[in-house]
Amino acid sequence: MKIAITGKGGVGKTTFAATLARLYAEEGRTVLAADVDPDANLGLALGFPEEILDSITPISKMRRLIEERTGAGPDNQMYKLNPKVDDIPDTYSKVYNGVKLLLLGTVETGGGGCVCPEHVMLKRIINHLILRSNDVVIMDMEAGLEHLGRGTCESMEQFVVVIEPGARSVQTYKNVKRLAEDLGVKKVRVVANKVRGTEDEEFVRSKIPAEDLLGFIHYNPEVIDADRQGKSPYDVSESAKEEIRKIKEILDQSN
Ligand SMILES: Nc1ncnc2c1ncn2[C@@H]1O[C@H](COP(=O)(O)OP(=O)(O)OP(=O)(O)O)[C@@H](O)[C@H]1O
Repeated sequence: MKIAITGKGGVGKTTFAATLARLYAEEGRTVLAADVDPDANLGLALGFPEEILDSITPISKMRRLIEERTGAGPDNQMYKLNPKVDDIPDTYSKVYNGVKLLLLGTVETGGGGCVCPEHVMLKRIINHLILRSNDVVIMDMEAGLEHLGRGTCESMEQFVVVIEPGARSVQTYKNVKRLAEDLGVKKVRVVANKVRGTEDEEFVRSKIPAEDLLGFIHYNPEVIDADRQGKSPYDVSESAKEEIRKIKEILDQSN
């Protein structure tokens, strides 16, 4: 299972990614959760203590490592496009609650044609993650579509777009689907979050093809409580966890 979780800002990507990762860990699977968001907070949502999180530097900011692996440096503009990265996920991740967290970060100056050493490193690490054949890899992407333009996660098996029940979120799903097809990623599916009732459910069903709809997570004050307490929704909200477990079952059936 290798999925990239994407969607508009604040829709619940991190909530979903973290809970899903914990559910796979509960089964004894090896789970690697990669945070590809400049405003990294997947660790908190996974339940990592702040002391551990404070000790982690995103790979995108590890200048010396990037220089060492790519050969790029202040005096050398030439660099390798295929740096060695196979040891990075295990060496630089931290484990808690059975989930390996890898903070990748992003390259802020990005843009469509970005081939800076940082971007080359990140893309190569992500491409490498697909080779971890028995592992579950869940990537929490930055909000928006820029990462699709950069092809950061084109090696993933599928994208899950988290949406809220609204026209703007549905538009994002359509855009992701189109860009994903260009990248060769065939499966783009939807989780509708913050759903308030049957009207919202009907709205989503009327806009998203049934085969693309993985399920619903209802609007849930316990999820907000978890965030306020700096805890994982997995540890705080049984009801959100159970809704996400159902979504996971559908993901597993169709994998
Ligand atoms: N089902 C839900 N019910 C109520 N609140 C929710 C639900 N899911 C997420 N939230 C809240 O919405 C806010 C944003 O959630 P989250 O951080 O998971 O979104 P995100 O898409 O990862 O955000 P960003 O784009 O900033 O990375 C958080 O305060 C979270 O607690």
